[in-house]
Amino acid sequence: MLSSEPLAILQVEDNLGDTRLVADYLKDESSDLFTLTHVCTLDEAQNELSNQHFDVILLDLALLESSGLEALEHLVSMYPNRAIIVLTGCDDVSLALKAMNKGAQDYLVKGCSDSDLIWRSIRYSIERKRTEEKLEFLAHYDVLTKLANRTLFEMHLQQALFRVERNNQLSAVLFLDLDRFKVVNDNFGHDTGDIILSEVANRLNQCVRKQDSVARFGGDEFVVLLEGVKSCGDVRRIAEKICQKCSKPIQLLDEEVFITASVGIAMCEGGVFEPMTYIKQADIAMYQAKEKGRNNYQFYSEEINAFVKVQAMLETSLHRALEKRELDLYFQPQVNTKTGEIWGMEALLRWFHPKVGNVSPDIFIPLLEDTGLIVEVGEWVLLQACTQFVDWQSKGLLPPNTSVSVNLSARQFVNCRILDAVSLTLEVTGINPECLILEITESMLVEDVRQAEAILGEIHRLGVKIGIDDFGTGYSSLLYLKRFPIDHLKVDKSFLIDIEKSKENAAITSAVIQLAHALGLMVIAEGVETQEALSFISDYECDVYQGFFFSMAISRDDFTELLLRQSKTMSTRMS
Ligand SMILES: Nc1nc2c(ncn2[C@@H]2O[C@@H]3COP(=O)(O)O[C@H]4[C@@H](O)[C@H](n5cnc6c(=O)[nH]c(N)nc65)O[C@@H]4COP(=O)(O)O[C@H]3[C@H]2O)c(=O)[nH]1
Repeated sequence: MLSSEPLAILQVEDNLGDTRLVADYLKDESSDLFTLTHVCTLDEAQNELSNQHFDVILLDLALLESSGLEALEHLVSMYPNRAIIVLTGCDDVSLALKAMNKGAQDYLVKGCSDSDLIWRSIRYSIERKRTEEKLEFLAHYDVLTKLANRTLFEMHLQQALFRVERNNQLSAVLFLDLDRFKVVNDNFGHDTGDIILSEVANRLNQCVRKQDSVARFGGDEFVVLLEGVKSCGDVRRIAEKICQKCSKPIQLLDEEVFITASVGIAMCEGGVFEPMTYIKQADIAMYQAKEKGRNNYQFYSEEINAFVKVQAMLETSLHRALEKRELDLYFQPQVNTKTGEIWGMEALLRWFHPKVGNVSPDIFIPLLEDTGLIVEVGEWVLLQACTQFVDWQSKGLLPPNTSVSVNLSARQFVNCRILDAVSLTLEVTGINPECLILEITESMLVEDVRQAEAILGEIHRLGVKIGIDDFGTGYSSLLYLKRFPIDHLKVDKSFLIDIEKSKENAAITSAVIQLAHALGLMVIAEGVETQEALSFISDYECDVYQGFFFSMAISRDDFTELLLRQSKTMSTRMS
């Protein structure tokens, strides 16, 4: 739709007779519908165009001072947003086609035109130009943030790579992904998500210079091109600024949202002209920044590349690991500190990769979580651990009141499916619910307090016990200990290792034991590696311990052996 403002028309014509003719045609419309400015030369036209806005240019192709199509090309390149109608005395179809190809919106022959025809042409040309502009915008820009999109960014980067080579200068590509954006988007709704993305776009623009490019690749992924940087130090400073700016709270109507960003950086040093190479490198480095705890930046390097390749390879094999029977459970004994007898066991997942060998849970558990496979695998762990426990119990190998602990992942804790899994496991295995301890971490309680309260309440009603793992490393909130139905606290192993040398570790461990006892909770010390550590926790009457001092996590067969040895010792003592 055309606006109600008078149309500003620029007529470029050096023949006075034709000028008057066109003015007469136009005058047939009410004079407050348009303003007409006339110039005779291309230079004068440029002068007017740089001083004032025009909706449409009526261009004579037979200007004395320049060749017609060149004049047209020149105006199109200088003023790409203006509609141009060629008005000429030459009725030549091939010339008309050439003019349209070079960017004119219409081609009119003076002798064959009249008022209606010219006005219709003007209106259509302006409308066509606007549609062209909209399409051009959609093709190259992100509608929400008005930033460049991937296509335009790649074009900018391509040009920049040529400049890097020609001018022997440095450029950098920064790939930025917002941390936990999905959680915020799901919790606050998509409108809030859009506000956050727009705000991040503003902040990114504030961190870079005008000649740099900022683009949104979709979702919560942004990419920045820094041109003509002097050193990695320059890029580091900008990356720091970006992380800092992004982590400032975003004000919504009645609350604040906190979001952070992980940034990967690829330095463009010349010799490579393929934009995707650097975008991929920056993307890989961004994943490394996530691995390193988010809210930070990482430069791409060959080592990072190798690491990410291994991760990707492991992730692919992990999808088949369960069905290929590469996953197994090991059990670590938990010992009564007073009596030295086995009090329980923790089930710990192991992955024996056919090529790589034993993969550490610290590597594959996060991969299981990222891929969502942890839900299925976690349910398998629960069933396996309880089945094994009942098997040992039915063979009379377990002392009375022994329990089995199973780790729950945050991903298993976000919906009620875990309740069905626990109920089904109790039913299928027949395990006494009181013998089962589900270990969760403090962070799982704070993500969604109400949900955690509901799920834990239900689990507790089934008779199953709840333990808090790694206590002391997270929020260590007394409020949560009171609010949730918790039975056990596990002191994190980082406090027990070297406890005899570290006053701080000793203070924290003794405080946690006393605190748990004051709240009527049982305490398990994890990571007891030495006699000194065992003596320390015994002095503070810690109920149970586990650690390499007694035994590492061992296979089912080895655990059976251990139980057999223990029951022999017990019967010798009794007799
Ligand atoms: N240095 C030292 N370490 C000791 C000592 N005693 C025990 N540990 C180790 O400490 C970890 C205890 O498990 P966690 O804190 O739940 O930490 C676990 C847990 O968060 C996760 N994980 C393992 N199995 C499962 C599972 O089935 N499900 C879920 N969701 N997570 C699991 O992987 C983590 C690491 O498991 P692991 O490598 O088996 O490592 C185990 C165990 O081998 C000691 O004296 N010294």
